[in-house]
Amino acid sequence: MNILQLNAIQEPLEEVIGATNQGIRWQENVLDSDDKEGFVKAEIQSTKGDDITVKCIDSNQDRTVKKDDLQQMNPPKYEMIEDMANMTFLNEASVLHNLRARYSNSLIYTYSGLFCIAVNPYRRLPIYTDSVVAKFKGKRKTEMPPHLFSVADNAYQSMVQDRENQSCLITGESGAGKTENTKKVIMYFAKVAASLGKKSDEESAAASKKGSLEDQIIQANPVLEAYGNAKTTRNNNSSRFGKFIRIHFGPDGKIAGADIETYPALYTFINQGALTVDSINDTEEMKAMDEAFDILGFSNEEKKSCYKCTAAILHMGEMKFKQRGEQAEPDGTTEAESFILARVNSNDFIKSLVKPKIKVGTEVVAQSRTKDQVVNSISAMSKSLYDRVFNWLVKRVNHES
Ligand SMILES: Nc1ncnc2c1ncn2[C@@H]1O[C@H](COP(=O)(O)OP(=O)(O)OP(=O)(O)O)[C@@H](O)[C@H]1O
Repeated sequence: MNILQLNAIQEPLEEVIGATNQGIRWQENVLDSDDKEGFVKAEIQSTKGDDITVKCIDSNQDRTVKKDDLQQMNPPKYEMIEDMANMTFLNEASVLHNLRARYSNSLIYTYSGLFCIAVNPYRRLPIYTDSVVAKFKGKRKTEMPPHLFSVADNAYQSMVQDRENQSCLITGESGAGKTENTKKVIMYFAKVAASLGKKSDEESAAASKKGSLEDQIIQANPVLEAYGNAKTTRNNNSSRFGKFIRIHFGPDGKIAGADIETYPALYTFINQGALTVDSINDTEEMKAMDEAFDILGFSNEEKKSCYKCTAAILHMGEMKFKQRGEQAEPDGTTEAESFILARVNSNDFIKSLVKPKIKVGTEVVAQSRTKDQVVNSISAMSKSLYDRVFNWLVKRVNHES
């Protein structure tokens, strides 16, 4: 079973609604465009060539609009329809109206044929609990209201029955909820297809802090998010990498393992971004990540090395240099910790940055570097180190699960 989370760049929903404010309405009981509402209902009064006069139902105002600015409205029985592929008139206004009407009633999932559309609720809804999981288990799509669990369960049932690999593609704009929904799909499989677990595995897991296979699959997320996510203007916890998660099942339909492939992480020094984020408690997050490391079976030595590399990178971001003539020099505020943490001699490291030795023919000469060149070197080195830490984490997480 494959879960591919793509970080697609699309227009956010508000912008789509905004763009339609130019005047898209429905015919007959039409929705008229409106600055606040995007679409409002309007009734056709008269037609003159391409010009149509409509009465907006809520405001009781008449407006004359172009025929092309109107979109046909569905009969009332289609209000809050669960599968939009069944609409008589499948147009943009109807789709947005339906999604909004459902969203106002806390119904965040809606089908459109084979697709399941999720609108981010930005609050915790009680729709992912164990009892909800139990309700969806083994049920046909048409028996239950739209839900991600239904899509996951259908994929699972098809895999068990047809013995064929199945894939779920989770895509959307930044902040749409891809990461959250990916986690829910994994959680669903972890619950409905938990491995039976060999006794010896359970015993050895109990002896260390290492968790069960399902826990490890779930706990891979806090670790990868800690290193692969960052705050952006759109999302406080934005994944800076795409992921391809493969969950392996045994012949009995139970989870047998998982692995993850990631696409390049984007990275900027933390000191160039926001250091505190309202919705994030760093101490709690650090604790959760440390526990996840334990569940994944990382040794104390491995954890320590990982933290040391991270701290060294953070300190590198604090290093400052000044320019004297053509030559860069440390400006006295250079953080010694980065070298200590990375177990590198401080003087050698600074020298290799400001006056690196290069081979010219058979001779080795020291080359002067400007401040900008040194800053670029540090940036490149930190990115490369961070990338290696992240790739090591992914490899290590895969090794465990
Ligand atoms: N189903 C949901 N229930 C509750 N909150 C949600 C849900 N989906 C998303 N959110 C909230 O929205 C935030 C952004 O969602 P998420 O990180 O999943 O977006 P994303 O599509 O993965 O974004 P990016 O591409 O930037 O990584 C989450 O941190 C969470 O607060």
